[in-house]
Amino acid sequence: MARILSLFRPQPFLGLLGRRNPTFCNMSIDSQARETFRAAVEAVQPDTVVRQSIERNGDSVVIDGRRLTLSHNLHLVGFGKAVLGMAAEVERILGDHLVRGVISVPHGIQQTLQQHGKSHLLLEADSRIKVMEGAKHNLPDDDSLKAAEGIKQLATDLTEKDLLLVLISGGGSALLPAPIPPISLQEKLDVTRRLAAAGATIQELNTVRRALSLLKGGGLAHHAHPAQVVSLILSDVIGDPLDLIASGPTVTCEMWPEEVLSILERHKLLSSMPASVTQVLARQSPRWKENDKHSDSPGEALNAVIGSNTVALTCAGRRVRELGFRPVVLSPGVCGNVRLVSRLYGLLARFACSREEPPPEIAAEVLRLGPEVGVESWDLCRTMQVLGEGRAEGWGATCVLAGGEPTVELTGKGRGGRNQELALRVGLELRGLELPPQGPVFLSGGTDGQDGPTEAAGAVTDAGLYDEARAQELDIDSFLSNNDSYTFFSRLSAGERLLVPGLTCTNVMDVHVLLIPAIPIKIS
Ligand SMILES: Nc1ncnc2c1ncn2[C@@H]1O[C@H](COP(=O)(O)OP(=O)(O)OP(=O)(O)O)[C@@H](O)[C@H]1O
Ligand SMILES: O=C(O)[C@H](O)CO
Repeated sequence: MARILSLFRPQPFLGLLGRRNPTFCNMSIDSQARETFRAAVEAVQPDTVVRQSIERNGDSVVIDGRRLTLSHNLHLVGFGKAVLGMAAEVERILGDHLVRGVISVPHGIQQTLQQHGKSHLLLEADSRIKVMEGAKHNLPDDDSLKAAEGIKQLATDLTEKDLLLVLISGGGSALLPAPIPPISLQEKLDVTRRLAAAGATIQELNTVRRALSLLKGGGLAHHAHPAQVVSLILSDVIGDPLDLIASGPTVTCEMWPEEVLSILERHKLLSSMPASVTQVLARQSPRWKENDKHSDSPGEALNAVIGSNTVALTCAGRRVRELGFRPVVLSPGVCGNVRLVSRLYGLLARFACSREEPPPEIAAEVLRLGPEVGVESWDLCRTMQVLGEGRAEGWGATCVLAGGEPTVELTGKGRGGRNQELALRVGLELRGLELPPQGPVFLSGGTDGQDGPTEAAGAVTDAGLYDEARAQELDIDSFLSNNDSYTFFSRLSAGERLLVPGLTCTNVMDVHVLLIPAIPIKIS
């Protein structure tokens, strides 16, 4: 530990030389945090990620390094919250080779996009792609069941001459329900709901969904065999695991009924499973062996992640550098309880802002806490090294960027979301850390533009939050204990700390931005 800590020992102050001015663009530091978030979201727009991943050259196309030949043999399916915009872009680039397509997208999305002036993410009136809306409130329903049936049929009809392009984004699991008979849609929905209510992780949830579905866990690729299958994936899961994003419909994976049973057991649901579920789990053969055309083929696919939290953070880093900050990406995989996550950001801010050498206890606590919230020791060391240089070597302003999906323990009945609650808690952690002209600023925002059941995506806070709330007679502790962060931020200073980007049409989880201004120099 002593060796690790010595890495962060500040060097002698270098004075003003080499310092950058983070306010050169006349933006407040709060606006700079918002601009950084905007750049993160912009980088993962559905049309942008598709455009960047498809290289068309005459009648051939290169995707993820693989060259494919087009001869009016292109078919398209898709499912997920960002898929409409992805499909619109594919049709613009490859439409002349497109035979037909079916996509399953959230209920009401076309009208919403129209109302928000996002018609570039809509299909043309004469599109060859059929749009099917469903899964109200992100839950599988009869409409998404019909869409899944249409997608399965399209895949099943393909031959070895065809190329199937599959567009996948978050929310895809609910938009592609195909329960294995005799499981009914209602039974599958109940299992999913009960698991989610019991606090199952997305890994657990989608492992169970895969085992009960005809199309998840490689089932779609199997149905499309012998056609070539290429999937373009916008990831909303930490670490971008192909088999879990939308439950991996084009990723063949081994199914272990024991694993599924142990998940159900862990959440005390095994004894109340319907007979149909236990019957399906008891079968020895692969799920799709019965009643279908290619009973022994698993189906191969090229799976390419074309947008992710990492992409968003990288582009945010570019933008923040233009704004005069030195960026450092902490991690795209921050998870765990928001209390611990807020403590970590508070410690990093203290570490960066300390005018003298920070006490070694800070780095020690950072290294202890980080792994508990999904951040590797190496990333913590690297980040502290950059922050140490910012403080001691005259680099000036620094920006810590991170992303992921922390969790909130819901104990109250208020309105809020994990981003607003995190920002509120970080605001408390930053108390007392004011630096002229303005102290560190923290922003947390959901890239889908929606944080829990609220109109906001997140919030922006700083060291002045506590005093500001007190002056307006708002008791932060009671808002926190009631999970009422949205009400708090709406009432505080007429809601000016809320982050409200509106509909963003994408989702790569959350983005965290910690802006540390240049530390006033010590004249020795
Ligand atoms: N009052 C609240 N305060 C804090 N967090 C809340 C509150 N109500 C719900 N949440 C959290 O909000 C999350 C659900 O919100 P949201 O719909 O933004 O989730 P999501 O995981 O981003 O979904 P998706 O990936 O499908 O968009 C859950 O993690 C839940 O714990
Ligand atoms: O659809 C899903 O399964 C989740 O959004 C994770 O990708």
